[in-house]
Amino acid sequence: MTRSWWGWGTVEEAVTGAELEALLGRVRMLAPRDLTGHEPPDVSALGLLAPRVSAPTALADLCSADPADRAGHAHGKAFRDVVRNLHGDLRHVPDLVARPRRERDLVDLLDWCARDGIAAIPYGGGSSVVGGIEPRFDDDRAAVTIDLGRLDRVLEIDPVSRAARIQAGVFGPRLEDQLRPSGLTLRHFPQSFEFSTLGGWLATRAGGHYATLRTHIDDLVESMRVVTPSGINESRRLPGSGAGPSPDRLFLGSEGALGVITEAWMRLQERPRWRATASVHFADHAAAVAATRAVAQSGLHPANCRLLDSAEALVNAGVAVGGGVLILGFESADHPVGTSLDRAEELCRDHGGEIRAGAAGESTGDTWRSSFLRMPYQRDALARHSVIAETFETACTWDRYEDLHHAVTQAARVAVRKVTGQDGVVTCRFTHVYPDGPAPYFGVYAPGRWGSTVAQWDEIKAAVSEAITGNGGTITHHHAVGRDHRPWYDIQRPDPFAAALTAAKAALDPAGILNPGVLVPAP
Ligand SMILES: Cc1cc2nc3c(=O)[nH]c(=O)nc-3n(C[C@H](O)[C@H](O)[C@H](O)COP(=O)(O)OP(=O)(O)OC[C@H]3O[C@@H](n4cnc5c(N)ncnc54)[C@H](O)[C@@H]3O)c2cc1C
Repeated sequence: MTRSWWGWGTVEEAVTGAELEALLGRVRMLAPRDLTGHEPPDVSALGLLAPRVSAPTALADLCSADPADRAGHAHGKAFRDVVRNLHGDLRHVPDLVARPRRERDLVDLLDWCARDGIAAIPYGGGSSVVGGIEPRFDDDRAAVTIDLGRLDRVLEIDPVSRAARIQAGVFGPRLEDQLRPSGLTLRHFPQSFEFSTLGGWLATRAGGHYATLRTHIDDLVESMRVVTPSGINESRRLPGSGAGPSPDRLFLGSEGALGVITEAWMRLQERPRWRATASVHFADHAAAVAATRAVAQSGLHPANCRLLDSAEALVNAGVAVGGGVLILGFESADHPVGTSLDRAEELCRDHGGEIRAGAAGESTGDTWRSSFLRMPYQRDALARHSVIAETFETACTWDRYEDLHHAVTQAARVAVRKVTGQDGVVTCRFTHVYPDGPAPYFGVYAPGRWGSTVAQWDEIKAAVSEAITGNGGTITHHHAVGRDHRPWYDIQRPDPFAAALTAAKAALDPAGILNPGVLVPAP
């Protein structure tokens, strides 16, 4: 398999043939426009500027100046990244890509960067969708991207406490492969699982597949080891601790701006043996939301509790339903879960839900699940045909959900019409639900204009970001802040906390080399 330099995943998995025809057929029905396909440029013909720095001799064999390597590490994997790659628009490319083999190499690389004023960008899988790994700064300093892919081993397993010491550069599948012989699993499955790393999950506070309880990677961390320019910070392995503010909390979500995570002790569990799933169809969206809230507040804690609105159900699961579909799933390694599902179904029936258990019910969930894994590939195919296809996400309390949903949907629709002159499709699903509120995740599909889709998307994104933060939502529930969410993060974040974070940055990274411009202004 060959990793795509410009888009998601592997070249071999790209959307072609009948799948592409079917996809474009659906878009044509939505709004006819020019759907000419555009080929990605040849990476060797991009004409990148030569690196502005060269590594000291002692570090030279860790560093690559290969143009394809540099281009492949320039952008994350958001729609705007993919489109810019398709246009060969690579203005901010790392000068070098460094691959430390051990922690000592990393310390030496950071020392060199601090000495020479070079930006150091920690890099896991590069699946950031918020400009988190792009060397885009206010000044024109040189940048070295530090790819942690060689630190990819499970170093130790403690079967008694059920935890493992794991290196940060390991990708999801290789991590699970190494745990499998022990019968244990981390069970953290973001949609990007295949092409993202443990370090990236920790640094962005990623959201996994659990819809309730352990939604974020935070809940699975026992302790972390972080290399900072001011020294190594390692927290103690503890099941819980009330000893002051948590050191791990400082580095969870630090997005490579405070230090480089090299290892973490992660909490594991046995693989589930009992599962029960169902799909519930609703004629009315408000009733579907009320049922989802009832389940979220019931204490049943389903592993899956994903409400698809009618547009999402139609676009991504092929189901025509008036109010939405709730996909429910329970799992346990210890006990049967049928009674939990029975009770959740009862709550849904109380709100007018119609249970589609068994073959029919499972097929809605199954269709949606396989579509879920194809979505990023299909997004790239649409991008090549000038279709705007992107997502954004948030969380809010239940009392504000209706207003937020209305405001955000309206803002997206108005912005789409303004920038494309046509109507698009706006979909919504809940990725996670809490007793006090949901995490709504929106999709926008609209016919764009080749050469303008990034500018068109940026205008839509600005409009929806205003609507989100203006209606009680967070600028991100699990996609992190990066460079693209900074304007709204700065508004959302309390001023004293911003001052404390800036002070922490100055203490840990006095030369201001780590991922400048992410989370706090570059010094
Ligand atoms: C198709 C698709 C689906 C996605 N699905 C999900 C999802 O379901 N849930 C979710 O939460 N996110 C999702 N994302 C976003 C992205 O996958 C996450 O943010 C992920 O956690 C990033 O991991 P990574 O290894 O790719 O990190 P990168 O993209 O390489 O880096 C992300 C940030 O973390 C920093 N960083 C990386 N490694 C380290 C380290 N070892 N130490 C310090 N800082 C580091 C980087 O500097 C950067 O700021 C998705 C993205 C795409 C493109």
